[in-house]
Amino acid sequence: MIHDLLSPHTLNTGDPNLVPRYPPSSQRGGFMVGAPHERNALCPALQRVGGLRTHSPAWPLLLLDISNGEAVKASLVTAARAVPSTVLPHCLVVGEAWLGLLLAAQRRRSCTVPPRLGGASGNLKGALAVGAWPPRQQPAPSESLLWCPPASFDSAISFSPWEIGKRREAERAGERREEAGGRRNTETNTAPTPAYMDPPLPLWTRPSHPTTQARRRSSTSMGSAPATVGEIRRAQRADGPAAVLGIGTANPPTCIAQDDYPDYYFRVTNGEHLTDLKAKLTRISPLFFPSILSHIFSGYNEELRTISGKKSGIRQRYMHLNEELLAAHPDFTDRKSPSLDARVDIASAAVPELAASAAAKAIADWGRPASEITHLIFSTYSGARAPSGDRRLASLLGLSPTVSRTMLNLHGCYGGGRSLQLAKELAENNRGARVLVACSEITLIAFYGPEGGCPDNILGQALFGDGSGAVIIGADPVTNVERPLFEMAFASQTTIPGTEDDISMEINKGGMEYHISNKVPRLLGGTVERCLIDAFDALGVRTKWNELFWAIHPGGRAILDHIEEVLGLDDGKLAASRHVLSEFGNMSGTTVIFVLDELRRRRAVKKEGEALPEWGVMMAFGPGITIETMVLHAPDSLDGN
Ligand SMILES: CC(C)(COP(=O)(O)OP(=O)(O)OC[C@H]1O[C@@H](n2cnc3c(N)ncnc32)[C@H](O)[C@@H]1OP(=O)(O)O)[C@@H](O)C(=O)NCCC(=O)NCCSC(=O)/C=C/c1ccc(O)cc1
Repeated sequence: MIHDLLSPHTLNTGDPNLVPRYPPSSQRGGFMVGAPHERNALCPALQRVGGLRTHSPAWPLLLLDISNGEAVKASLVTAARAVPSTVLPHCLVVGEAWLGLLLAAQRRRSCTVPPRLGGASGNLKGALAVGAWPPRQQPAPSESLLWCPPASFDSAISFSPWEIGKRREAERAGERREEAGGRRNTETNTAPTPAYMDPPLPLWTRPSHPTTQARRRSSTSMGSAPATVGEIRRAQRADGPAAVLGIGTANPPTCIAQDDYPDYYFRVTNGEHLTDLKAKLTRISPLFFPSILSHIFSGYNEELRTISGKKSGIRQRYMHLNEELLAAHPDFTDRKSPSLDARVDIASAAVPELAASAAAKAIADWGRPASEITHLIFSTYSGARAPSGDRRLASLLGLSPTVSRTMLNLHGCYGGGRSLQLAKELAENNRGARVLVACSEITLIAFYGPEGGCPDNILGQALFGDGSGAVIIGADPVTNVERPLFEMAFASQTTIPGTEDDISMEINKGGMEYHISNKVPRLLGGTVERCLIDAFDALGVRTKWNELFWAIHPGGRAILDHIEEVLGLDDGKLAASRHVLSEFGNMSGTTVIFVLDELRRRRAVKKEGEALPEWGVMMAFGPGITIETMVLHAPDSLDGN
């Protein structure tokens, strides 16, 4: 198509893919950029155009890109900053993504592309164009932008720029002849718009939302009839399912081996004299001890029970609160000391910073610039202040000021699952949306010294660690730029009745207190299969549990054991969850993101001839007791990469 449009009047831009051309008449001409193979190629070309425009003010501008629009958009946005706004005085826009560029170029404002415009049109992927040509009269800036809906794209690009201009003239002439009728633009009282274009709107009422685009598409196809709600709805939605497009994780630098933790904890909290509690923590902590020995020694004294303690499944954990920080805040060891302010002060800075490290990795894994993130969901149990960590994270990452932020607080261990479900909804209901999910948890807010009558604290000291996980979620991935790791096929939330008090968290003046009943593994074990049956029934997919891949939140070793047992899972099915538990402990809502990351790593190193499960399940649990279930589908792209 692009070659049909070439003319002998070409300019050497230094790139064979960037072919400008000038029509015979300098009164009606254009400049064309086609199919760049390198995303940065457009920028210097546009700058050249800027220079040309200065030397030949009569020449208009046409930019046409029929390569993958998403891939070059960032370059165009960058280029728009460099090109004088006079270069793009009169424009035809085909496709939706360029609107932000043009608005920016024309208004000489920051070139952030509005989020709704961030994606290529569903039926027009890889075909976007921007053009300009001189109208007979110089229109007011508000009249200079015409938006051509994707449906008209084919007709728009089947003509060279001056042919389009001729068409316009012919239509104007026809209109004059007919005197009445025609499609005169009453809004701007300038040239009428050809049938293959929508009439222009004032610049400040440009369609910036899929709903607006649906209205405009509809008015093109049905004359002046308004769009139906159904059409508007369809235009807002993505075509495909949401998918994980990038994952990143991060931990604080201090790492403590699980075997050393009881000594460390009782020393730094001056609790060495509490030998019973230390023995209990030592019983729970070991990475591995065959549970059969635990039964053999169960009738013996404290010491024997201690060495026979069952495995926690944890080898090491990372913590933000190190010895140095604790020395500066000795009151953190006392549950009754009013230390909430100091804890929140530290967490307000540390939690978003840790999230930013994870998010930077997720964004790099995703492969597009942070400025193209449209939504942010931030989950933590440490947030107790507004503006909250989501705002700080957005600023650390340099996200667009138009990014739509949501803060989830105190969802505990199901925060990751909840965030991912919300991200799925956002991505599937907002065409082109790219959602950054970040979960960041540091145990500092809930750290205390040992105290009699607080078994929950000893359990927490044995299990919990600090970490951040970030995921980019989006639908309709851009070919050759975005790679779907896991498609999100179905999501649900289940609350186990009568379990309000079995997992709870509460912010007090001394920090966060929590209670975790020892019934939790059994309660979960008794409910997960029902959630899974419901999920797969809803999808109409019949499967055996052992045919799936699994990303279960490793809340504790006993939870994984119970789930493995009730589902009859083979050894190794929960390997990703067990690995994350071993290397990081239970990082609350963040943990399930680490499991997804581990799962994709394991799938990527599959052995020759090994068949990997196509379908899988992610599950997370927390206060409520709440169970988040998500059915995942792994596209081929993940295998062997
Ligand atoms: C690894 C455990 C802890 C130990 O298992 P085990 O080695 O097979 O041994 P036992 O089950 O016999 O328990 C050993 C000891 O731990 C004690 N224990 C056994 N569960 C308990 C229990 N929930 N309470 C307080 N003692 C117990 C148990 O009573 C026993 O004490 P003792 O008889 O004195 O030796 C295992 O029970 C286990 O994985 N439990 C699941 C833990 C769990 O429910 N996790 C999910 C919820 S996590 C969550 O919601 C997060 C909230 C959170 C909150 C704050 C944060 O900072 C971060 C996160």
